[in-house]
Amino acid sequence: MDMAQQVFSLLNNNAPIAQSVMNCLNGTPELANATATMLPQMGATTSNFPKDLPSLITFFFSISALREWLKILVFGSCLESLRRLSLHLYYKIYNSFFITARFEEDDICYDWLCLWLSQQKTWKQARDVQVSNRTFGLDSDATMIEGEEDDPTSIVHGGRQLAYMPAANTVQTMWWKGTWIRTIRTQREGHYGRREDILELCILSRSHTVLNEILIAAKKTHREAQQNMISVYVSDSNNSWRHIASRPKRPLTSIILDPGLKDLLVDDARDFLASKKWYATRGIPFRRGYLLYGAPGSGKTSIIHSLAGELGLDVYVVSLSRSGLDDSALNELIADLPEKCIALMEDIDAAFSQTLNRDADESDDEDDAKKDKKQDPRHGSSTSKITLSGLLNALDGVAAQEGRILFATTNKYNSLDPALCRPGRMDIHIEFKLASKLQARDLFRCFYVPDSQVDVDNKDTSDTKTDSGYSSDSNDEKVHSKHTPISFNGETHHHTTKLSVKQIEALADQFAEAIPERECSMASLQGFLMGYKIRPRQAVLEATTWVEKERAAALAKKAKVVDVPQASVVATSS
Ligand SMILES: Nc1ncnc2c1ncn2[C@@H]1O[C@H](COP(=O)(O)OP(=O)(O)OP(=O)(O)O)[C@@H](O)[C@H]1O
Repeated sequence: MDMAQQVFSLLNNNAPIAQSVMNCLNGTPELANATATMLPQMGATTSNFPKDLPSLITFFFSISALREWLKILVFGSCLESLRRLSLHLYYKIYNSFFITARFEEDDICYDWLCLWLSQQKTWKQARDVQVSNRTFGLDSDATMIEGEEDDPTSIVHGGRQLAYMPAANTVQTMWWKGTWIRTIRTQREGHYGRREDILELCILSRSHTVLNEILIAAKKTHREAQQNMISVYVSDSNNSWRHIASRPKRPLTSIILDPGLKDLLVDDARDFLASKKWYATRGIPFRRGYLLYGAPGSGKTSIIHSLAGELGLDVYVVSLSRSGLDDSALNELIADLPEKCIALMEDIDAAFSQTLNRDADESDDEDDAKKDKKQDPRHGSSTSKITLSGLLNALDGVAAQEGRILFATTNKYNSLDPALCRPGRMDIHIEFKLASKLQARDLFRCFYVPDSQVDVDNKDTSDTKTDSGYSSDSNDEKVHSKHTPISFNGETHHHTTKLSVKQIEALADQFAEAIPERECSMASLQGFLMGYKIRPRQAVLEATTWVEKERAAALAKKAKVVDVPQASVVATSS
């Protein structure tokens, strides 16, 4: 009744409102009809039905059903408000006591955390698990399950390691350094319908200290697990960097270049990384670019990866011909590089030209350059949406990352625009030539000298008494009587004594004699030696024949290249 009185007094004090409500009621025939039907049900008649608004309201409030209905309405509203208030309070309290951190699968931090969690007891003892052979970007035994490494047969141990993690949408709780932590792994639909994981860490702590400690511990665990690896990142379709692989570091000694070249690269890159202040004082952008050009298979890519391992830098591969990559996306990617890293642009010439043929002879370089000039790379081409001006802008525009080392490789040096090659963008240009006799000799030595002795840069390691890693071929006179001969393809092969380092070096000299200066690529020499992996003597014997075959193949290829335009002329004229 209180409420009725309030409404009554409100209408009494506001005559215009009361009048308009009454007019409204009187002027609505549907309402009048409905009222006439309802009145008997409500215990009223048309004669005793109130005629003015205040008595109408009093009348309505006197109906008991309506009163109950209103009570329910008020009660329901109170309940809902209470629910919302308690939820709000819950989240307020939750957020002030818990810190929640989310990790998405396409981010490297997810790998760090998964590896760290996989080493925690609770994670290992989860009762509802998902078994997989994911290695969280690692190529090590870091994620191996207990007992896997003990397999004596190496049948289980070989191949990808097994790993398990708690099943999706299950909650794991754990204590870490006296802090209660809850982990939840959820899944969402990612690109191309692929399911992507999201890991959520709820830490019962008011400060970020524990989270920071966990992140540092996770990062450390991951980095320790890949101490002998380099991380390789590529750009994904979202134009963000994605960790795709961890590769074992390649020792610099395994790359054989012309004398002084390796030292030049390593020393220059080291000096650059240590000169941040020097650059800042002189107002010079803290960036360094290296352009490696020359024959295919001469070690350009190999030295970059090896250098990355030597300097402890990750490699970010910028694939300029990736579909969907345009100038603004490239700019975004370059700006998103970490402060110290190697950005690698392979075959930089190919980004602007479709007509460049990697098989073409080096002598065709000039012609290619002319063709490319006609194409005007500043306006882009059909292979890529990148324009030269877009690339130049990305390399040294305002958004370009400081501290990065850029390596670009090309087989078509002359086809590059001078603007791209100028100092500041490409500070050092290094030519990689076909193999010299010296390189051929060192490659042979590197192949057959035992691992512990491999140091092609330091010849003093040669120990006449030490065995080489591999035995020579079955024609060797010194046959090891202890071992049973092997029969294969109707022939009997004997185990032979291993060669001493001195013998290997003598063979290396003979091998270098057989290899012509600057005619074969290091990659092809490596391919040839691979065929004689445990037969150094045989490799030396076959080298001359192999060189002749290579020459003949190169000539045939050249003749084919020359023939192709003639054939196409005939085809079009007919
Ligand atoms: N100088 C070298 N020393 C040792 N190995 C080499 C050398 N050059 C090439 N190789 C071997 O040849 C293979 C190809 O080398 P790499 O990819 O580095 O050549 P590249 O110059 O980058 O070739 P491309 O121009 O075709 O990309 C590698 O397996 C590498 O081990």
